[in-house]
Amino acid sequence: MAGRPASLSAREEGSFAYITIKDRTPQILTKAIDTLHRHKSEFFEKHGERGVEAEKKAISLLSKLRNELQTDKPIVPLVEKFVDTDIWNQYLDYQQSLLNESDGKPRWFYSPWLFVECYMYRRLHEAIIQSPPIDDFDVFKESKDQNFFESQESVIALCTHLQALASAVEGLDENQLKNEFFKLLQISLWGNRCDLSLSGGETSSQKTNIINSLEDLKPFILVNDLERLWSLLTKCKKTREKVPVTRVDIVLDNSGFELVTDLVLADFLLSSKLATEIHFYGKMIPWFVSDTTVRDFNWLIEQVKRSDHKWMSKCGTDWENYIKTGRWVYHDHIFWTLPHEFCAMSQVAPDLYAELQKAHLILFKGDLNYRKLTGDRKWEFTVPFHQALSGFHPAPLCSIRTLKAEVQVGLQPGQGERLAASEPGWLTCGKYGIFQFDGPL
Ligand SMILES: O=P(O)(O)OC[C@H]1O[C@](O)(CO)[C@@H](O)[C@@H]1O
Ligand SMILES: [Mn+2]
Repeated sequence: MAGRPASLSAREEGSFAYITIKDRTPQILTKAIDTLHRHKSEFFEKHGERGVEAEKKAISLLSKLRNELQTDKPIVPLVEKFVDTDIWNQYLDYQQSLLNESDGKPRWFYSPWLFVECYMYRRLHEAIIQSPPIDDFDVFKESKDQNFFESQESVIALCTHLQALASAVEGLDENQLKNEFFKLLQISLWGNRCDLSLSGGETSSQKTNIINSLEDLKPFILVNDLERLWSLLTKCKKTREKVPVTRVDIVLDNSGFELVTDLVLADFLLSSKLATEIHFYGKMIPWFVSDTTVRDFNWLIEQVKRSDHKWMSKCGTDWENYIKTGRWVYHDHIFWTLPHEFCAMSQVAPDLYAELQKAHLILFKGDLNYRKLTGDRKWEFTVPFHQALSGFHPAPLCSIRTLKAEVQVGLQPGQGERLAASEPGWLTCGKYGIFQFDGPL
C-alpha cells in the first residue's frame, strides 16, 4: 500500500526491535531448551528411548536456530509439512521480493521485526513437530500455568467481585452499570501487563488486587475511547427487540491472569446484557511465550471450576455452561500465527475476515495484536488509528493494549514528544495503556 512508513526492524541498533532480537529471543530459546532438558525423564516414562531421542533432536534443532539468529544468517524456508507451511514460504518469497539485489536474503537483523519475531516462534514449533513422539509438547505450558497459579489471590478477588456484581446487576442504574463496565475493561487492560514474552519467559504474574489500583493507574491510559464502546453496546441493547443478537468478539492474547480478566469481562457482558454472544480467538500453536491456545483456554476454565473457593468455582461452572450452550464460542484460525499484518487478512484469510464481520464489536487484546493492526510501522504518533489500519475494518474494533513496542498512533499533538522527553522507555515498558477505537461515530 502506497504511502506507508517503513517497518520496524532490528536493523536499527539500540531500537527495541534490535534489543529483542539480540537479547530476548535467544534467552527465550535457551529457556525452551532448558525446559526440554528438564522433561527428559517424563519423555522417557511416556515413550521410552524414542522419547529421549526426540528430546535430543528438538534440542539440537533449537540450538541450530539460536545460532542462525545470533549470527544473522538468512531466513530459510520451512521444511516440515504443516497447514501453514506453504503460506509461510510464500511470505518469505514476498519478503525477498521487497529487497534489492544488493541487499541479499531476508535476515534476522535486517528484515521487518514483526516478520522475524513471528518466524522465530514458527521455527520453534517446527523443531517440536519434527521431533515425534514429543511433537505436541508445548515448551511454554509450564510458565503459562505458573503465571495462573501465582496470580491465585487476584483471581479469587476478581471472581468474587464478578459474582457480587452478577447478583446486583439487575438493580444497577445506567451510570452504575457503565462504571462497572469501565472497571472490568480497565482490569482487562492492565491484565495485559502480565505477558511472559517481554520478561524473556520469566514469571510476570498479578500478585495484588488490581481492582484497588484502577484509580491510580488512570493517568497511564494514553488513549481512552471507553465512552465509544459504551455508546455502541448500549445502542445495541436498546434495539434488541429488532436485532436480538449482540456479538462481541475477543481476539485473545495471554493465558494465565490476563485470560482470567478477559473471561471475567466476557461474563459481565452477558450478565449485564450488553452482549448476548461472545466469540474468542486463540492461537493454534504455542506463540510469543504466553499466548492462549485452546489447551490453555480449556485448562484454565477447568482449574477455575475445580477451585476450593466458592465464587471462583462458580465462575468456572458458569463459563463451562456458556460454552456448552453456545453463548461463548472459541475459534481457532491459523492466520493468527502467520506474520501478516491484519490489513492482509481479507486476502490471506477471507473466511476469518468474514467471521469477524459478524461481530458488533471486536476487542483486540495485547501488544502483538496492536503491532499487526498498525503493521508494526514507524508511524507518526498523531496519525489517525483509522489510517494506520490500512483498510482493515471488518467491524467496529478496539485495541486494549499496554505499550510494549515502538509503535503508537492516534495521540494528541505533542503528547508523544512530552512522554519521550520525560520517560525514554514509555513505548516499551508496559506501564502505559490504550483503549483505541475505530468505527462509525
Ligand atoms: O503479549 P503481548 O501484549 O502481545 O506482548 C508481547 C510482546 O512481546 C514483544 O514481542 C517483545 O518481544 C513485544 O514487543 C510484543 O509485542
Ligand atoms: Mn502475548
